[in-house]
Amino acid sequence: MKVVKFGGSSLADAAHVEKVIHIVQADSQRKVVVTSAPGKRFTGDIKVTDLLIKYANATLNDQDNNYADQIFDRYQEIGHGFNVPDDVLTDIYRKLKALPTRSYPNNDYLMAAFKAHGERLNAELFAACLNRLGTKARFVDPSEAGILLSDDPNSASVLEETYDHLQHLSYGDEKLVFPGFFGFTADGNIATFARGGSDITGSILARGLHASLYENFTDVDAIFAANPKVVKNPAPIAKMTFREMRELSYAGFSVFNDEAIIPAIQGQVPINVKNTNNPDLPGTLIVPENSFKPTKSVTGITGSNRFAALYLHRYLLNKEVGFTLKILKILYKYGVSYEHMPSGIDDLTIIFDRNQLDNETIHKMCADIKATVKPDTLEWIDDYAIIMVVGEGMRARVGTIENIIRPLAEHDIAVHMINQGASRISIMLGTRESDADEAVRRIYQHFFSQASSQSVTPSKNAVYSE
Ligand SMILES: Nc1ncnc2c1ncn2[C@@H]1O[C@H](COP(=O)(O)OP(=O)(O)O)[C@@H](O)[C@H]1O
Ligand SMILES: N[C@@H](CC(=O)OP(=O)(O)O)C(=O)O
Repeated sequence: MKVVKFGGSSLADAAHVEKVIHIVQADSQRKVVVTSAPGKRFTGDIKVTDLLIKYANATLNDQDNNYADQIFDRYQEIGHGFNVPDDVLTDIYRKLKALPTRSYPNNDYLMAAFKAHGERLNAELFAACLNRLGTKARFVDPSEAGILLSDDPNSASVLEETYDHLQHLSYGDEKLVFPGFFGFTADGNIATFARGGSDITGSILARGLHASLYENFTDVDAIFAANPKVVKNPAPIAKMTFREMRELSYAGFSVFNDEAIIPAIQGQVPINVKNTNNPDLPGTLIVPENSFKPTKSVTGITGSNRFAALYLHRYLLNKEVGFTLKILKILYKYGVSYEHMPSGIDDLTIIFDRNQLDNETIHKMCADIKATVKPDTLEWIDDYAIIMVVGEGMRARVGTIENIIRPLAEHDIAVHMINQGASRISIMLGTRESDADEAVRRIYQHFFSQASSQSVTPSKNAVYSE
């Protein structure tokens, strides 16, 4: 059995939905379908999820608005394309209009419930479209399936009990259509994953239902070795490992949500990323490490601007017991997590996800750190990007770092930090934001051009052997 997820770009309008229906019908193994909310139809269009966020904010601010009608238009266009029964569309309209009248524990839960309806209504509609085209299908609400989430309304995590609940889900000859992106807390409130979280639902179902494959359909032919918006015609990746994907999606490969890989890893379910508009292409297969033999050192290169760094300098830092503990206690006090902490004998850099910090928190946190640990230098660096170069093949080769740094030095791109993880499959660099795209292009060119240095000879001195 396969779980198959379609992103918003694949369900943006009736023409796309028709392609999706053909894909679902083409393989009887495709039993469980996960839908996102309708996405952008063209550059500059607004995703239904973003319209729902506006609708929620207008509701919270008591503003008159016509968002329910705008959102309904999106579903209506799809529904009319398949002549779905009138009562299906009437029900969608009624549910959209009712959102502001329902009660929620607080504003965050209100926001989550509004957002979740993008996928919920789309799954209901998609099941109706499938039935209209002669394929028996049933909408399954996450509450029926027992998708239980933590009490973080807009960035929830799945609870382990979910997997026990999924054991009891029965399916016969009908397709099951699940809405992605949300589940329920133990108190019965709707909570969503972070943005892009429909991929997570697909992965949870793939693990919980013991799927043989998790197919993730999107709008590109494959996962490419670099973001196609940064590098022109990047090479497609035919096969990669779970952990390569996790590292790359964490730092910018937005084609697959970085948390979504985890349930698939836990269930050891391979993932196939494919194009809805070109379904016969093989796409990219993401597999466990033990079924992968690297043929080159670098699989992918990515950059992300969503970071900021705190640089601290004080002599003899290495001798002071508890220095880091004092800083971590301050981060804990402000409810802030950190991403990385590279250090030297007298220096420490703490790298944060900038999205979780507002200016006031940064100001207070830095003042607290200054007063507590009395550094010689404390510098908040907002202009900070992380470049990640990832490849299972790096472990067995020496010289990769030189090949990453040289093209940057040749093009005058300054590197502020270098960090290699213990797994030795990724190298992380810190640069200025304005240098990030160029750094990705230069490194890409070096490893993927015709005269590439991918063929660095495997080394006797490599820590692990291939
Ligand atoms: N390395 C990469 N390979 C392929 N696509 C990428 C990569 N990095 C970023 N992307 C972007 O991810 C997009 C697909 O993800 P997303 O828009 O979330 O799709 P969906 O709506 O199907 O969930 C692509 O259109 C592409 O612009
Ligand atoms: N619709 C949600 C969840 C999601 O995963 O969407 P998509 O599959 O279109 O990235 C969002 O926009 O964040």
